[in-house]
Amino acid sequence: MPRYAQLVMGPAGSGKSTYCSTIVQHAEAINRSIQVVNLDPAAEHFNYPVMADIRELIHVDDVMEDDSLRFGPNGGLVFCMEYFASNFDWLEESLGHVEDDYILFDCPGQIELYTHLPVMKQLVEQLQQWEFRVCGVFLVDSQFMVESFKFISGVMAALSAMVALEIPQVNIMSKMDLLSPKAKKEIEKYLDPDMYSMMEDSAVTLRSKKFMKLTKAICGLIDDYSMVRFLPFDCTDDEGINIVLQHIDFSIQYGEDLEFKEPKEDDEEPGNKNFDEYFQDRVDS
Ligand SMILES: Nc1nc2c(ncn2[C@@H]2O[C@H](COP(=O)(O)OP(=O)(O)OP(=O)(O)O)[C@@H](O)[C@H]2O)c(=O)[nH]1
Ligand SMILES: [Mg+2]
Repeated sequence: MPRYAQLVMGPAGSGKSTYCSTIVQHAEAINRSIQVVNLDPAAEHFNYPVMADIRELIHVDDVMEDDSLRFGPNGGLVFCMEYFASNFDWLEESLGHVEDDYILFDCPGQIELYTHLPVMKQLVEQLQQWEFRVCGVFLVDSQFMVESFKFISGVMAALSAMVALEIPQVNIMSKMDLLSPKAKKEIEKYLDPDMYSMMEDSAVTLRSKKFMKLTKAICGLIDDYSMVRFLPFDCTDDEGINIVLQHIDFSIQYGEDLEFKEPKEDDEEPGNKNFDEYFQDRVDS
């Protein structure tokens, strides 16, 4: 029997730990068991019970205080994650061998972990060897996505993780509850983006014409292959949380042995209808 994992990734402060605790609470309410592993060696606050905590293996303060290493916070984090990668037996022992387990891995916010460092890929391969089906969940703060050029950067960050990890990935726009109704309306176009028209927008904001060609090429590529979409995540909206969870479950075929239901959509592309429904709900209410 397979086991299931979500790698919860995203830039610093994007809401990864809050996402994990929201999902755990939601799971409890619907009688599902989902557990969390903290993989952030510098974590200070999170409010979920941990199944395992990397700080028991190594803490970033220990590395920074070590006179022979003398790392700063970012170098210290990289050191900790490399140490973790060479001690996966610690994780194996902490996880045990429970079939059908469903585990969220709350990852650190340093973006280099998802772009060029090998540790996350090594973790994915190790989890797959332990029969986990792994889904990447990439969070981007919705408040930083309301302008075209910021959005394009967010898309590129999500894309880096997709390219580096080669696993199914669900991209999430977090903290939707913080947006004003006007901003929510505005952000609708970014959830299911038309990159070509976005490129026209960014033409206005980009001062230099020098980068126009590059931006155009990137937007065109992303649009032509429908590579990146975002699901809205509002931690106060149970129905929305459920839809996000359904999409992730579907990507790792969670519960295929049970009677599995596809995400609500039947005849439309999964992404689009979800966005439409989300905003339709808000217009109705
Ligand atoms: N209102 C609201 N606040 C949120 C939400 N998600 C996160 N926050 C707040 O944003 C801040 C950062 O959230 P975290 O969940 O710690 O973010 P993180 O990605 O785990 O941060 P790092 O681990 O430091 O990279 C906290 O003050 C949270 O309370 C959300 O959905 N709604
Ligand atoms: Mg965190």
